[in-house]
This record gives sequence, C-alpha cells and structure tokens, in this order.
Amino acid sequence: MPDSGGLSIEVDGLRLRYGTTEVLHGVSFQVRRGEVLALLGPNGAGKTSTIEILEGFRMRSAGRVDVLGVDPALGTEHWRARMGIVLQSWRDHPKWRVRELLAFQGSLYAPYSTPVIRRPWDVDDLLAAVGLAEQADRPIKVLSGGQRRRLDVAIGLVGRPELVFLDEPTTGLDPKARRDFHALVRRIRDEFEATVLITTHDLDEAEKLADRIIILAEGGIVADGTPSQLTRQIAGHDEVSWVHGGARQVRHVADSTAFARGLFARDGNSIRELEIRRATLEDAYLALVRNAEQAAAHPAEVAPEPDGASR
Ligand SMILES: Nc1ncnc2c1ncn2[C@@H]1O[C@H](COP(=O)(O)OP(=O)(O)OP(=O)(O)O)[C@@H](O)[C@H]1O
Repeated sequence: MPDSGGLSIEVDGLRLRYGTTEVLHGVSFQVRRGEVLALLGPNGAGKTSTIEILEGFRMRSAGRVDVLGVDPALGTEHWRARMGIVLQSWRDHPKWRVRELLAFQGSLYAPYSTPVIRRPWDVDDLLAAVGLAEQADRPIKVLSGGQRRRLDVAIGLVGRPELVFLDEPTTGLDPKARRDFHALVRRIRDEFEATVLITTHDLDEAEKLADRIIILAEGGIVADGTPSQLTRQIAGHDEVSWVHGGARQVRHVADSTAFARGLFARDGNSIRELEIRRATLEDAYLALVRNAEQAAAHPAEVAPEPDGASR
C-alpha cells in the first residue's frame, strides 16, 4: 500500500542525538498523501537530519517513524524506489550526457514499475518538464549551475516517486527557472498525486508552494499550519491605516478584516484612504523562531505574543 490511512509520513516523538548533543527533542507530525509540506527553520535546526531519518539514511535515537507504510530503518530497495530525493549537494557525473544519465538512472526504476505507476518517467517528457530539452545531448560538465540543479531535480523525479524529498531545491536557480520549478512541483502533486516534502529558506517560495508549513527551531516544532494560519498566529501584526477628519490614523490589530468592519460600522462614509498591510509569513516566521530561541535561552522569562489591538 502506498500509505497508511491516507498518510505518507507519520512521525511520533522523534529524537536524535549526535554524541551528547540532542538535536531533535521529540518531534511529531504527519503528512497526508498528495500534500506539499515545507519544513522551515534556522540553520542547524535539524531539517536535513529529519529528512535523512525519513529517507532511511540516518538512524534515530528514539521515537516512531513511518514513511509510505514502512519504518525507514527497515526500508527495502522496493520501498526506496517509491521515493525521489533531491539533495543539497550536486552529484558528480561530469562525463555523462544529460539524456544518458537520466536514461540510466531511470532504468534502475524499471523493475519497480506497476500497472498504476509506470516507471521510469519518459526521458524526453522529463527533460521538457525540467527545462533541459536543449541540453539533452550535452556532457554534464558543461552545464551551468542552474542547469545542473534542474538535472538534480530530474534525477529525483525519474522514478515517478510517490513521495519526493526536496532539500533546498531552488538554490542557484534564476527567477524564471524557479517559477518553472514551482509549476513542476504542482504538476507532480496534481498529476501523480505525489507527496512533497521541501526544505527552503525562501519564505516566499514556501508560501507559494506549500499546503502546510512546519517550523522547526531549538529541536522542536514551533508552528504547524497553512501559511495563513501561521501568519494569523502572530497577533497584532496587521497594520490598518485610514484618514478620518483630515488626520491619518494607524492601528496594529490581530484581525484586520474584523477591525475594518467595525470601523465602517462606526464611522461609515467619513473614512478615506483605508490601507491594510497584512502580517507576512516572514513576520510570523521571525517572531516564532525568536520566541523559541528566547524560551530556550531563558525558560522562565518568555512572555506570550500580545493579542488584540495596539497602537
Ligand atoms: N554528522 C553529524 N555529527 C554531529 N553533528 C551533526 C551532524 N550532522 C548535523 N549535525 C548538527 O546537527 C544540527 C542540525 O543539523 P542539520 O543539518 O539537520 O540542520 P538544518 O536545519 O538542515 O540546517 P541548514 O538550514 O543549515 O541546512 C546542527 O547543529 C549540526 O551541526
């Protein structure tokens, strides 16, 4: 079965220690089949370590992990063939030509083809999908950095994976390649119903791509929700400004829609030049990470985020 109860990933109480340092202090989350989940967090938060455990490349210290219905510590080649992995670092195959390499990598997946999922992905179709059709017959050593990154993505997708891990996939891509890549992620989700777990430091990318975001900081999950749910967690960050009686007024409020409704109910036609600046995902991210870092440094002193309106 591709999943257990519609879930591609289940993590419960995951702990990881490197020597005497505990990097993950009991992390729990689930990812539904077909969901695009972005894992965010500061450098060193444990994102890559978490993904490596899910991929079966790193042993956990404690906790329960289930990926596509299997404990990754016990994963077989057949289980691994159902996943696609795009790592942060380049693989080095300088003498291969692009098409040859993809055809070879694809052939490794052929034994795992099923009537439902035909493996591998047709090489020409895949080259077109990642924008490498013109480079198909070039040796890999002559590709630009961005083209090599596209090839990394193609290698991760050639087996028509049910679950794709993308570790900072758009680093080094130009804006057009980045936009094409976002379209490709949507395509693999929509056409193949693949589950996608992506790590990125680009909050704009996370907001555009992810159905759900998890923020990891100080060894734990500090937020888990849709981009707009996360943004709403940071109360008092929507800025509403308007002109009334010739003077500009400014308020910072938790819910700008409700505030504007009240404003119009009260002052009606005399409101001019209403502007609302919603809290951004970046505002939310920075506040949540800052809170987690302060809580870790001074466990007793951290005050909760303010709620409601303030000047
Ligand atoms: N093999 C290792 N041995 C010891 N410590 C390690 C090892 N790998 C990672 N670490 C440490 O574990 C912590 C988490 O690292 P990890 O690479 O998972 O973070 P990350 O969130 O992916 O960071 P980045 O955003 O910089 O990629 C870091 O403090 C790192 O130094």
